[in-house]
Amino acid sequence: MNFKQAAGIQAAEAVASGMKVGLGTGSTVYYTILELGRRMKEEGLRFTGVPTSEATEKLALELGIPLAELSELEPLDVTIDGADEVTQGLDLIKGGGAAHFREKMVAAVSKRLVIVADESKAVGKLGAFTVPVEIAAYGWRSTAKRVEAAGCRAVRREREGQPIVTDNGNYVLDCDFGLIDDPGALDRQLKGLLGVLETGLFVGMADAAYVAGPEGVRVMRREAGERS
Ligand SMILES: O=C(CO)[C@H](O)[C@H](O)COP(=O)(O)O
Repeated sequence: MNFKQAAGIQAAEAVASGMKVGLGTGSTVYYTILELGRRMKEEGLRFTGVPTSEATEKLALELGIPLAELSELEPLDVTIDGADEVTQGLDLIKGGGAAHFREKMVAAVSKRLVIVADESKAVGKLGAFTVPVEIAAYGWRSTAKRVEAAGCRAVRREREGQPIVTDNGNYVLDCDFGLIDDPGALDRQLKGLLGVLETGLFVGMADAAYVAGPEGVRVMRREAGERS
């Protein structure tokens, strides 16, 4: 079993029958979703999911997981999702899969956000991974200039010379700010810029992280009352 699989499977313990569950996106939470599908079939687990991307929606439907729109189910009991970086204080960079806009919307209406990751994602300070920023396609070069003026080099995410288009029809800038001293302040600053729709900085949102490495799965938890 690889580390992503170990973290993903163990974190499925956060889901109990009757829950409303946000289903994240990526190659780690993929294993959580498979495990939830297995428990549905073999153990009679019953829950309803809210997917954070079209890819996750497709996987959940293949597994027979009942799904609903976010607005029909909120507040959700728990969301389980991956991350590109996670600090000891459970601040995150997300959006390596360009799904961070929906992921943040789903996490924001969840009573708990549980992160799954392998040890390579655990960092002392955010910022070695570039910050994904979802921006409107219209006038994207102007928006990129405003974002760069905030202190980074911003590169539009592309594949084979074509822009990556998010599930929401927008572009993503990958922004290199170097190591980030105050991710909350940076998130607020970026969100104030015309054309910026959402950032991959998740500050004060996560409640627990299942981080897997050679020693097994370590569960990091936010202290009670710490969530902002
Ligand atoms: O934020 C995300 C998608 O937008 C992912 O959760 C993040 O990129 C981690 O993915 P993986 O588990 O594949 O490493």
